[in-house]
Amino acid sequence: MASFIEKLEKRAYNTPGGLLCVGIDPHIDTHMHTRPSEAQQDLYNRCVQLIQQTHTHAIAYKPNLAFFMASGLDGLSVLKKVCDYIPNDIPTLLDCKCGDIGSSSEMYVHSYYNILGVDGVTVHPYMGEDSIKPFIKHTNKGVFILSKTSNMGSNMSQHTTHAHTQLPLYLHIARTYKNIAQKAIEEGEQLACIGLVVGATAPHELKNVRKEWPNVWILSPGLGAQQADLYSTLKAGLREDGHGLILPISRGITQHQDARKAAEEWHTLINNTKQEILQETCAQTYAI
Ligand SMILES: O=c1ccn([C@@H]2O[C@H](COP(=O)(O)O)[C@@H](O)[C@H]2O)c(=O)[nH]1
Repeated sequence: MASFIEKLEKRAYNTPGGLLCVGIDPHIDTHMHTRPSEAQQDLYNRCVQLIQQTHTHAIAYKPNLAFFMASGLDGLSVLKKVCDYIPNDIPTLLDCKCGDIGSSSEMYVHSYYNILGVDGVTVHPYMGEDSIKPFIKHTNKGVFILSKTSNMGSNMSQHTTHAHTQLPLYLHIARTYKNIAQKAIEEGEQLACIGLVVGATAPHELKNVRKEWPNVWILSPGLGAQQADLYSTLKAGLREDGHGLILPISRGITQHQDARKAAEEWHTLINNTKQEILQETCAQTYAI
């Protein structure tokens, strides 16, 4: 079976534009009292419809665990069915932001990798390397570590200066995991594809992270409902080869009247903006 990175690269390189990730965040009315079986079917139908309407343009799907847990045990069973429904050649990245002491992380690994069968996860770095090791030792998976999140409050913790490196924490995290990935390559050790989460709402930090780790895959949420600027995101985060970014959009697609049209519009906008930036870069190179 293809690994996370094999699936991602194939999708990203073969889809024109190749950056759009569709977020599967089914907003439910938690006060609505429908019969559980109906609610479960409704949740499933909504997700399936979204996948049917967007799969041509998606390089990955990103379901967020919270939106399924909000429907209790039924929601978790829908999540499993939705993960199974996602076409096998499109990687599924579960947004669960987990990480715990090693033995507990192993249980998350089992739940997400073996039971749900997702290709990748998001993890938080605050409990240190040993909390992330259980996730990254699975070589066929993708593990996206929170570096700089898209919310306003991220400034409070993620910009504090690290005592040893004197770097802002988000950059210290990027450097730490770059070193881990590079050391593994040098020592011939196989690891998962390690990526970073850097919000599209933070182009300055995105640029710094890209400079720090030129070839890393970055998951960059914030376009659409969070109003990040697409041009600044691409300018700051694209790799030299025009790839390396995964742009998840949830509400910007699902809250549109027509999800198919919204995905198409985002896809075109992303593709056009990317071409514009690549041409600018090319012109600058030849002008030197
Ligand atoms: O820094 C982060 C990390 C994760 N997210 C998640 O991405 C989606 C964004 O949803 P939109 O509707 O496109 O705003 C959602 O699941 C967040 O929990 C993030 O926004 N920022």
